[in-house]
Amino acid sequence: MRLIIQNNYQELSKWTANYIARKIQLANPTEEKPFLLGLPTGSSPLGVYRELINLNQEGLVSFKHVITFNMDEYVGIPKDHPQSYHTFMWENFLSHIDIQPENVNILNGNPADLKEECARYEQKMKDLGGIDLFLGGIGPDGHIAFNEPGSSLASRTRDKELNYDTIVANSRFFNNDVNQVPKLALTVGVATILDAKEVVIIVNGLGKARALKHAVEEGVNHMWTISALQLHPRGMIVCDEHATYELKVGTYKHFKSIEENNLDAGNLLNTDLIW
Ligand SMILES: N[C@@H]1[C@@H](O)[C@H](O)[C@@H](COP(=O)(O)O)O[C@@H]1O
Repeated sequence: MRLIIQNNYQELSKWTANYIARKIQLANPTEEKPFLLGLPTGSSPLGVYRELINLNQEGLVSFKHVITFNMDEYVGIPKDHPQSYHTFMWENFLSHIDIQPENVNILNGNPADLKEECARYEQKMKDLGGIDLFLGGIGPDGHIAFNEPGSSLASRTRDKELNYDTIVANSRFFNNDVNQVPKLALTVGVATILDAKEVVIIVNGLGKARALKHAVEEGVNHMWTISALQLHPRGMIVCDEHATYELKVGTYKHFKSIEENNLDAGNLLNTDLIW
């Protein structure tokens, strides 16, 4: 696992956006061979989305042959609800880039059959050749997508009951009223994420410090589903200084020193960034 420690949220966002843009450039996607990008919602990726929008508008990266798959969606709120992940993605990212709308995939939170919708989604990723890079965030309890503590590390796209912690954390988007937060979501599974050729996870802020410790220093455990990243051959976490608060000094220094030459957030052409 790589752990890239950036000074602050702005640099973390810039580094991650540059990394993704560089991967897309290097893949040189075409209509026949598109680049498949997995995407998250939440506040953590907002900075990355802003930076990617800038890079796209400056002509440094194109999303014309990028196909996106979002991680999750709430069940039971309309697609155009202000807090649906559909709305979030179009408002914060997709409407501002040159992506072709038919290349956007987001789980339908109101299907006739939940299981069928999940199976269709999982199959479509496979049929298109698999996700090249899955970008993600984590919850304070270390959940990835909506794979709450205790989720099977072999899980696939499915419906998932949200736990109380997540409902409380997400109530900030629903007038701070836990009763308005949907209790069920559709989410890619841990194994779906691990199937991607590469996984990049953003972890920022003091509130995620415990989760980062479990992800990096503790064993693989279904109670901290992010820890499954340890099983991936190309798993990377990009964090800010605040999130490192619970790491051992030795862990911090180890990753800082091995990534020393790769921390220059400003240089999109720095191929050392690339795995
Ligand atoms: N399903 C999403 C996750 O994909 C996201 O990582 C998490 C953290 O959100 P934030 O980045 O706002 O802390 O929120 C939700 O639970």
